[in-house]
Amino acid sequence: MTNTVRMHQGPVDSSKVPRFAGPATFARLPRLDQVPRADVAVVGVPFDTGVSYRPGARFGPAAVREASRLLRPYHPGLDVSPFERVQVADAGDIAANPFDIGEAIEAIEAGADAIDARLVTIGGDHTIALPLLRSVARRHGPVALVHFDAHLDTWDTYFGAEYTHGTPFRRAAEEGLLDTEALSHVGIRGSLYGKKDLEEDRRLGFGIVTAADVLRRGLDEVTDLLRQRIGDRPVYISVDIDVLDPAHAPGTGTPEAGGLTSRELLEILRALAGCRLVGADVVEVAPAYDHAEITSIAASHVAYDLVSLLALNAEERG
Ligand SMILES: N=C(N)NCCCC(=O)O
Ligand SMILES: [Zn+2]
Ligand SMILES: [Zn+2]
Repeated sequence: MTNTVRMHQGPVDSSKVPRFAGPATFARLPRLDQVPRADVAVVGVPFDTGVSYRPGARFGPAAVREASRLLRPYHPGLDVSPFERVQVADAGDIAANPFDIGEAIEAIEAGADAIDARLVTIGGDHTIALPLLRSVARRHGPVALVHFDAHLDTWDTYFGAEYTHGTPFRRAAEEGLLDTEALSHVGIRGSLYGKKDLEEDRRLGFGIVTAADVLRRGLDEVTDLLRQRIGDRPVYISVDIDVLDPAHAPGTGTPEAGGLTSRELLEILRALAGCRLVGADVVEVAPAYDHAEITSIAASHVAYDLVSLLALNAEERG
């Protein structure tokens, strides 16, 4: 279903209503309850009870929406006007219990299931990727994964807890939500607990493109490799904003030196155009540590690229 006939309700026109006026929805788009239906929805998950270090990602969705006021409707890098091509709407926030991680995970899964659209989710800490992947796998079966992060997030437990922001992809692999032939981490760097972290990660099926690989091998080689690994499988993209260097994303809970630039991240995302993207998230934006909205601006642009990639794929939806 392409949308050559149907008109879609786009963002508020920033030449008629100043972009700094009114309450913030993502990119000034209509709310989901203001449109008959949507192809793509942006949803917030203000939850950070799964963090191992600095808290604050619960304020990520609001900060990313604020920073998204400046987004314009045409994406020149992908040559698409995503909000004309498909109906995109802001689905608000999923209410996740901040005092009970298990209950929060259930609410996030149910909240994602309840939205009949491809989702770009704004976190929230990385714990939320697990229930989001459960929801995606229910619709599409086990998915390929491109996981942008400084961290593996395939650790087993913290303080004996299984559901944390350092463990979502181990749990997802154990639950059979992932296609083990097509799993990539991008941007990995920094200290580990031991060499076995890498061995266990490899055993789960992941291939790693380190931050150093992006520099040394270059964007074209890296994106070729990622595309090859994805093939024509349905793919989920999870972007932990700490994949960026702290210079490009200081507002996050577990920052690591030596990361990607926002230009590199956006270029890699754009090179994934044409892949069968079925859902995505941007997580770990913690505005209390941010400066001049550096991190939330980067995250809003990442989310815009993910929405645009989904819009390019729209004809695949029934
Ligand atoms: N998912 C993020 N951002 N960080 C995981 C770090 C886990 C640790 O403290 O070792
Ligand atoms: Zn991380
Ligand atoms: Zn992470």
